[in-house]
Amino acid sequence: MRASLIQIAVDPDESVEARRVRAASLVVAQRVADLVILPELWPVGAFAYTAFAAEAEPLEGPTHEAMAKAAAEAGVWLHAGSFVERAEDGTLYNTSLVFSPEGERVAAYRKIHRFGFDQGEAVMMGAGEELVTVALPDTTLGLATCYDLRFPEQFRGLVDAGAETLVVAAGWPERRRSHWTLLAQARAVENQAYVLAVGTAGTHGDVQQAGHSIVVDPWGEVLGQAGADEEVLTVELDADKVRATREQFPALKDRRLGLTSPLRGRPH
Ligand SMILES: NC(=O)CCC(=O)C(=O)O
Repeated sequence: MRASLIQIAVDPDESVEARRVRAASLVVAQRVADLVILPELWPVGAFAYTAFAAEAEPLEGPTHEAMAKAAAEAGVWLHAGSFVERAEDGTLYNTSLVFSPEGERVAAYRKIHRFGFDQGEAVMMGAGEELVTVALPDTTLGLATCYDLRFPEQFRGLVDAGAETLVVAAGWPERRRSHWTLLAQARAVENQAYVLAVGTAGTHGDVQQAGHSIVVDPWGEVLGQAGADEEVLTVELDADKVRATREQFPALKDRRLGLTSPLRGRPH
């Protein structure tokens, strides 16, 4: 299975509409891939908080339309990254979309862990409540978005739901690039799964982006890593490698679930 990660540059001097057209043509150019992935909030920029409300779209808005068309034109499975969704009740979400090679939407994932602590996304957006997996012909994807990468329990939940390929759409800052690489490898090793993590290039909301999209195999080996600028990273994945790794080194079977805390029940 060939996967292409589109590390698109997100800069404020390009309009959202112009970037949408450009993203669609980058997807269409990946006809030789089976799976194409875009990063987090590429229409507006993950750190462009002040533009979130103005650029919010309904689920089936312009980004949905452009990406459905691009997936069908390229004939690829498309993880279209995320966009700012305005739900019917007015709540904003950081929502990722996945399309089939026929251009049908097969999944929508609302980011579970919102970034920003007491500002930005954390206060402006609602939190997703559902783990999302997507069964492809060769593998099952588990979906995550950026800050989710720091929460191993989400990934373990995805693996328990059948995920073999963990996709992380991100807008990760250069300042914490070392965490990005380390966490992507950790999620791959502990879950014995592929990790396909795609970030943005450029600078938005005054935050320089790390780029350095990365693909890690189920043994923790880095199969490819992009540089800092706009780039398409293409890698070959072998879906059998996940099953083989889990059989040959069956650490996932040694989990000890349901242990009680030694402090539980003690008077305090
Ligand atoms: N958009 C994000 O979720 C950023 C996450 C981040 O910067 C970090 O976890 O560090």
